[in-house]
Amino acid sequence: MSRSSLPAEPPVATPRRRDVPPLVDVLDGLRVVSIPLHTKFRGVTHREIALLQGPTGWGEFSPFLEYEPHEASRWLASAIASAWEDWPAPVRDQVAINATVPAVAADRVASVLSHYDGCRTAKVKVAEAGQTLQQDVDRVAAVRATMGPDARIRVDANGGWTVDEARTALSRLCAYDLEYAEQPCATVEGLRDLRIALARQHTDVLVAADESIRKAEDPMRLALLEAADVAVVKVAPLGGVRAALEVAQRCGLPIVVSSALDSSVGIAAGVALAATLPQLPFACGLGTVNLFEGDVTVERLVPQDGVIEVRRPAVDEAALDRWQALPDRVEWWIQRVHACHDVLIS
Ligand SMILES: O=C(O)CCC(=O)c1ccccc1C(=O)O
Ligand SMILES: [Mg+2]
Repeated sequence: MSRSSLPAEPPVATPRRRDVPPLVDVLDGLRVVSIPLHTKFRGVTHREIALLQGPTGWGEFSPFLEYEPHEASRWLASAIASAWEDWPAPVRDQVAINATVPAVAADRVASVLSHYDGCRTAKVKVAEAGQTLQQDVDRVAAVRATMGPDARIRVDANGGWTVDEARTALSRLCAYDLEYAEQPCATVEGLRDLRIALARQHTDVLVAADESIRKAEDPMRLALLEAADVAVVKVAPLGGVRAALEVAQRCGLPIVVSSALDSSVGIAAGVALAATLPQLPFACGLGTVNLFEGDVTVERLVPQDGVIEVRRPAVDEAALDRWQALPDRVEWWIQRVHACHDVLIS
């Protein structure tokens, strides 16, 4: 498409070309770490993360390994935005955080929750491939039993259910009182149909969209189709704090800011976004540094007393050395930055 045929307002998630620094500057000082996870998450046991340094600080570039340059380039835009631009001014100085419970066996739930100091909301992964609904029910029951009747519990199916499966699953899981179900079905149409089906059978569970925003070419379709009650917004896949803020404002839904399984560098950007939102009715999914065995900052950005203070912790050179990835992986990430940079400037 030629420049003149573009709409007056550029699509929200596409960074403008003039914002992209030259490749040499982006690669200058690039560091790559591989941090072990306490619990397998998204099928991985280690998290590989590239970190860029620019005039305003460090930025995190950590798209999952299987993402192609087209999708991963938005994550690069986000890292660049953190390292080359200021973040918008905060309106609050702390952000309430949810515990994140991976698809573990019910008898491991208490131990997972013990890492989250003071969190009164938990997000529980469900619909994991190879597991049964009964395992989900047992896990959610264990979270309710551990946290008590006043806690808030949400589930995240990562699009793993059909509309019918979601209807069945949520009519059982709602016995444990859910604040919402995140991405129960994979498509925007599926979410919309599910909302209608749940209303018909009087299952009182809100629907939140995650992948339908962060992986969508047009995140606004969700709101247009009235396919969700809540929008999960992540900084990295949406191209940075300011781009994500624009999506949050335009979609017109209550927002939950969540992480992409980032180190404290990426979490700080999520906290910065959450801190700028005028309304923040739900706890945010930014407590995931607790799933890591290590980190890259002196002070880890983890919840204390259920909240994270709004701050940007300093990167620790010793930690970068300690978790440094092997040379072939560093080379792989350099090539990846190069390919994504090509997308951003094209
Ligand atoms: O929202 C949270 O509690 C933590 C973040 C999280 O679950 C997540 C982390 C990495 C990749 C995908 C997801 C997800 O929300 O689906
Ligand atoms: Mg999710």
